[in-house]
Amino acid sequence: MIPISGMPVLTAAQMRAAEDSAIAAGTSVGALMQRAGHGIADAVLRLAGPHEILILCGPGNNGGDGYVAAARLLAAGRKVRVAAAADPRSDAARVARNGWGGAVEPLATARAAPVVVDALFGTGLSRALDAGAAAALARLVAQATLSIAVDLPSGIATDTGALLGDVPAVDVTLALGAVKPAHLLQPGATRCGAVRVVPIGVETASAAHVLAAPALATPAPDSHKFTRGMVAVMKGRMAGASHLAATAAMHAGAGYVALLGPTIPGAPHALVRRRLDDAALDDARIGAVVVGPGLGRDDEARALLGRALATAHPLVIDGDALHLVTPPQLAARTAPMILTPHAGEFAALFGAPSGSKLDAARAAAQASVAVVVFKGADTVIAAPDGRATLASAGSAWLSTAGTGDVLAGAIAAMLAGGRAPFDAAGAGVWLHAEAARRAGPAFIADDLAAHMAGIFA
Ligand SMILES: NC(=O)C1=CN([C@@H]2O[C@H](COP(=O)(O)OP(=O)(O)OC[C@H]3O[C@@H](n4cnc5c(N)ncnc54)[C@H](O)[C@@H]3O)[C@@H](O)[C@H]2O)[C@@H](O)CC1
Ligand SMILES: Nc1ncnc2c1ncn2[C@@H]1O[C@H](COP(=O)(O)OP(=O)(O)O)[C@@H](O)[C@H]1O
Ligand SMILES: [K+]
Repeated sequence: MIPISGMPVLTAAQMRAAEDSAIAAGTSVGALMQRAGHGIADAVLRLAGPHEILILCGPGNNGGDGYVAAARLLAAGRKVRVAAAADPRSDAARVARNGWGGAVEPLATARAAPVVVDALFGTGLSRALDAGAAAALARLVAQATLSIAVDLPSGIATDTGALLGDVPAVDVTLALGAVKPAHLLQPGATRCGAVRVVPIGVETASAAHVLAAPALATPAPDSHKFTRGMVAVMKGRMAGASHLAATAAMHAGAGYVALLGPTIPGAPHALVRRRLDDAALDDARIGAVVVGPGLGRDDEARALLGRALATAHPLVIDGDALHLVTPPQLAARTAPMILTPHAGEFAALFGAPSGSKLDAARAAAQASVAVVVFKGADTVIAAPDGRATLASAGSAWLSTAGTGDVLAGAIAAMLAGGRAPFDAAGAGVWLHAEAARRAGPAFIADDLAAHMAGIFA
């Protein structure tokens, strides 16, 4: 059982291709199923304690994995029962079923057990479970004290995280060979519980990965404020939003943060207030400009955005600015850009997303030739070259006004600090999520910046 941080993320087709390569190289489907089943059994042995285990087996290879696991758990001396609604349909699953050899209870009337293992459907699921199977699964998961899904909770679309019907949430999901998008994308992700990978000895390369903790640099002995990175925040109509972004940039490690626009009281004294005169953006030391938080959407806002776009500075474009630009306008710029839309801003800029959130973020990054941070409970970061990272579920307390402004500032600090845009976006998202985790319950956006500072310790 391996934690998922930094692991490759594969779609169902990519996983099948990876398995096919392993099979072409001489490993049989049966051998892969043995590895999967043994890996699951070993994980269940560690998680389940001495309690009775009920394994629900479907007709495909997911069910096959379940039969292999059942046989192994029985051999290990555990009390284990198996339930199924249909006979195995694949050769490998048939062999696995014969290897179990014990009784198979009808799924609909299966007696509950303290530990339930859902091996009904995995990446081959093509439609919702039939009503009887769905009801039995819901009943048995509800009555168990520990529920474990094999590869995916049955009823979730592997590539999108969509629920094909009612899917009960399990405690643990054992992803076989690699993480799949549904382990991270909502609403599927919330049904998975804690996700761990069970290796099956298959080579799994992907351009998509789970977001991992970045290496956070502390200042070098010879650092000065400008080597640590200068961030300029364009102040808009709602001053609070730009202040949040600026404060976050400071606590995320930027050496110099300037707020460009009319000064207002409040905010830290270390924040440099500058008038937005003709020369304000000419400073070659600026490593990143934040434009959009609290900008407004009127002509004045449009003019401010135009000034930012006209510079050769790297930009973090957030909030209202995402309503005022078009993808071709962005694609025409050559300096790096990071866009940080939530779902509403994403739709305004790129139209309604099609396919999975991962597909949508990638298409948007290509169209705008910018790094796109598609925010939400399942944040996806995509680069124009197809690389992507998916954040695992973070603190839902982030769903409060102003946290997006904080994120924009944190990303700008990472960008000004010298990271490449895709890495800067990932580091900012991670720092933001970790700050929220440390902040605990019911924090407000203002609290996050100080928690970011603590992470560098
Ligand atoms: N392909 C491989 O080499 C390996 C696959 N493994 C396992 O195999 C799984 C994928 O196996 P499969 O492709 O057989 O897929 P599944 O086991 O997910 O199920 C597919 C079967 O169920 C049927 N089906 C799909 N949706 C249904 C529904 N709603 N109601 C009733 N029947 C439905 C399909 O027609 C097919 O017969 C993975 O998730 C993983 O658990 C592992 O054994 C490791 C090796
Ligand atoms: N339920 C949630 N779980 C985890 N993170 C969330 C959740 N809801 C929102 N977030 C995060 O909080 C931030 C909200 O940003 P945004 O919607 O732009 O807010 P605002 O415009 O008020 O600053 C984003 O980073 C988003 O990913
Ligand atoms: K399953």
